[in-house]
Amino acid sequence: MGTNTPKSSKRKIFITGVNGLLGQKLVAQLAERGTFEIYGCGKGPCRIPDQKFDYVTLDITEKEEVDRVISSIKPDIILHGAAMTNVDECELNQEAAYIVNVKATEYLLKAAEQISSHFIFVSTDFIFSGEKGPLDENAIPAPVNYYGETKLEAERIVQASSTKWAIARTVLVFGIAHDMSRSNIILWVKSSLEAGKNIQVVDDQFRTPTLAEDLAEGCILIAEKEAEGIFNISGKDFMSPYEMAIMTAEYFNLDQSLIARVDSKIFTQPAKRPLITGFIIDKAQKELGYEPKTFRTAIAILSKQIILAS
Ligand SMILES: NC(=O)C1=CN([C@@H]2O[C@H](COP(=O)(O)OP(=O)(O)OC[C@H]3O[C@@H](n4cnc5c(N)ncnc54)[C@H](OP(=O)(O)O)[C@@H]3O)[C@@H](O)[C@H]2O)C=CC1
Ligand SMILES: Cc1cn([C@H]2C[C@H](O)[C@@H](COP(=O)(O)OP(=O)(O)O[C@H]3O[C@@H](C)C(=O)[C@@H](O)[C@H]3O)O2)c(=O)[nH]c1=O
Repeated sequence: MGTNTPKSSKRKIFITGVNGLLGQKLVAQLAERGTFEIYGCGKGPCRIPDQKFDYVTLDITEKEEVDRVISSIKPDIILHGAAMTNVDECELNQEAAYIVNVKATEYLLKAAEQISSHFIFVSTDFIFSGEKGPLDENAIPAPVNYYGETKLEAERIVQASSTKWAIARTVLVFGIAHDMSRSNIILWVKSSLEAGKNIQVVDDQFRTPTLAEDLAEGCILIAEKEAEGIFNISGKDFMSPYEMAIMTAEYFNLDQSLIARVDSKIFTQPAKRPLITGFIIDKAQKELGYEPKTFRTAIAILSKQIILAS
């Protein structure tokens, strides 16, 4: 077990999915700030070295286990980032996607209602159709893949809840963490070009790519300010994956001629992706004081972390 000692009168925060990209940033940044007593859970053993929080092995799809853990810890805040996040896997295994992304959210929320916790749910731009963007918090959702459908249904359950709730929506998160279960676009472009591989990158999708540390910061601001409602927490640069790939190649001085500019219609991924998303973050900037890095600064931060990790 990690240490929160000495036990204090600090409010308790319970993070789900701590072994994931966002989860690892959350527990690291929370430990740095010292605002809360930190508890975190994951399906299997903790995969984070120098753990500075209390870790609980918890499969959030087990309702009785969720009730037991939450009623014993009694967190003031539950920050729920755990999910099945492989979009194609969600399309192909919809039952698993529903159980993890919808039912587990319901179990955590019911447990939160029993102790009046503040419930903060991490959601996605993939609840939108991709017809236009960037979008503010009032945009009408219309998902085009099953992952998006599960996250939207989970949002609806949260919004109908009797306990205090907030939803942090984000877009195309990138960063580096220990033992990652999936890669992300910057690392994939960098490693492909370093290996001299030709890659095809779409220029007709648009996103506001988000550094994982910025997403964590936005979620922590919501927790610290006990904010309620929906907040767009993403990067501020509206760009295509092709532009992201070119900027990555320029920054790391890699061969841009290996990047083929393609239309997303040529892709045959199992799950459709919304074409144009990206978020307007004015509300989070104004109400939370949220201020993300530019994409270029984020790459520079990532570059330093890669060097430190090597
Ligand atoms: N990555 C992105 O581009 C975006 C992500 N989001 C949302 O942000 C959140 C965090 O995403 P990200 O950090 O990338 O996700 P990751 O896939 O990196 O982490 C998800 C975590 O959830 C855990 N988890 C999955 N199923 C269970 C379960 N049954 N019980 C306990 N834990 C479980 C996983 O555990 P394990 O590690 O053991 O598999 C993993 O640690 C998600 O809610 C996602 O929908 C939104 C928009 C963009
Ligand atoms: C694999 C690949 C991706 N891309 C582009 C398409 C896409 O915009 C971007 C990322 O593609 P991926 O399929 O890897 O990632 P994808 O599954 O689209 O990422 C999604 O993850 C879930 C969790 C979310 O919530 C979404 O916000 C989004 O970030 O890179 C290419 O251009 N060429 C490629 O060969």
